[in-house]
Amino acid sequence: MSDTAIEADGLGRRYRRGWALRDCSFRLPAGRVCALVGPNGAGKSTLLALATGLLRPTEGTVRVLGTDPAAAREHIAYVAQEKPLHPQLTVADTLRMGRELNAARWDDTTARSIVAELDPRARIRSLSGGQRTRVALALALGKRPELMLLDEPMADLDPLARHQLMGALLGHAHEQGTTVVMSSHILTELEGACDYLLLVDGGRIRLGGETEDILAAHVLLTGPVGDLAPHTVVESRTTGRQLTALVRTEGPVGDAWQSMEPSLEELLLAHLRSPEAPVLLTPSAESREAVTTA
Ligand SMILES: Nc1ncnc2c1ncn2[C@@H]1O[C@H](COP(=O)(O)OP(=O)(O)OP(=O)(O)O)[C@@H](O)[C@H]1O
Repeated sequence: MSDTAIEADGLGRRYRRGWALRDCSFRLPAGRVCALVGPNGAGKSTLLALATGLLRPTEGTVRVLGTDPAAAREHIAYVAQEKPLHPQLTVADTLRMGRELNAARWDDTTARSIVAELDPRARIRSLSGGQRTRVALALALGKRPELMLLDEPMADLDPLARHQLMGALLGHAHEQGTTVVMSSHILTELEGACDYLLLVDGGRIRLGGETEDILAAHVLLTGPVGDLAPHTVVESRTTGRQLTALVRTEGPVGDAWQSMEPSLEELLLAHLRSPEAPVLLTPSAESREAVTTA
C-alpha cells in the first residue's frame, strides 16, 4: 500500500474558456481526512475529477495510491457534486448493484446502515436531494475504498443527517485507514473533522498540510499600528490606532502585541481575502517529484 494518497506535480487542466487548475504540486499522505476548500470556481471539482481519472490533465501529472488514477479506480470511491445514480432503480437495486460491482470487498452492513431510514423499494427518482446523498454515500462506503473523494457531500443534508453521516464517515475512515478528501464550503463543519487541509483559489494551491501545523504557523495579532517585520502579513486591518493582523510568524512576537491562535475559519477567510499572501505547504504536503526535480 502506498504511503501517498494523491501526488500532483505541475498539474493543470484547461477548458475552452481558460485554466480551471494550474501549476498544482502537492502531496496528500495516506490515511488523512483532508478538507478541500476554496471559493466557487476555484478548481476543487476539477482537482477531484482529475484524481479519479475521469478528467485528463492538460499538463503535469497526478498519481493516486502510487499509480495512475485509472489504474487505482477500483480502490477509489468518488461522490460527485450531482450524485449521479440510476433514477429508475430502487434503493435496494442500487445497493445490490454496488455489491455486484464490488463483490470482493463489499461492506453490506455499513451500506445498509447509511440508508436504513429509506424505503428500500423507493425509486431513486422519487428521493429528495438529501436522500440521494445517503444512497451515494452508502455506495461509496460499501466499496471499502482506500481513497474517498467527496465533492460537497453534505451540502443538501439537514443538520441532523449531516451530523450522523459525518460521524459514520469519520468512524469508517478511522477504522479502515481510508484517506478522505472532502470539499465543502461549511468551514465550521470541517474544523473538528479534518486533520489535513488543501486550500485552492484561482486554480492554484494556496495552503496545504496538517491543519494543526498550518494553524500553528499563524497568529492573530492585536496591538498598536506599527511595523510587523520580520513576520509575513497575510491580512491586516487598522481601526484608529489599533492594528489587527493575521501573520505567519518568523520568530518571537514582541510584548506590544496580544496574540491568539486563529480559528480555521479566520485563517481561511484571511487567505481568501488576500490572494497575494505567499503559498504555504508543510513538508508532508510537498510533492516529492517537485522536490527531487527542483
Ligand atoms: N466542463 C467544463 N467546461 C468548461 N469550464 C469548466 C468546466 N468545469 C469547470 N469549468 C470551469 O473551471 C473552473 C473551476 O471549476 P470547478 O467546478 O473545478 O470549481 P469548484 O471549486 O469546484 O467550484 P464550486 O465550489 O462552485 O463547486 C470554473 O471557472 C468553471 O467555470
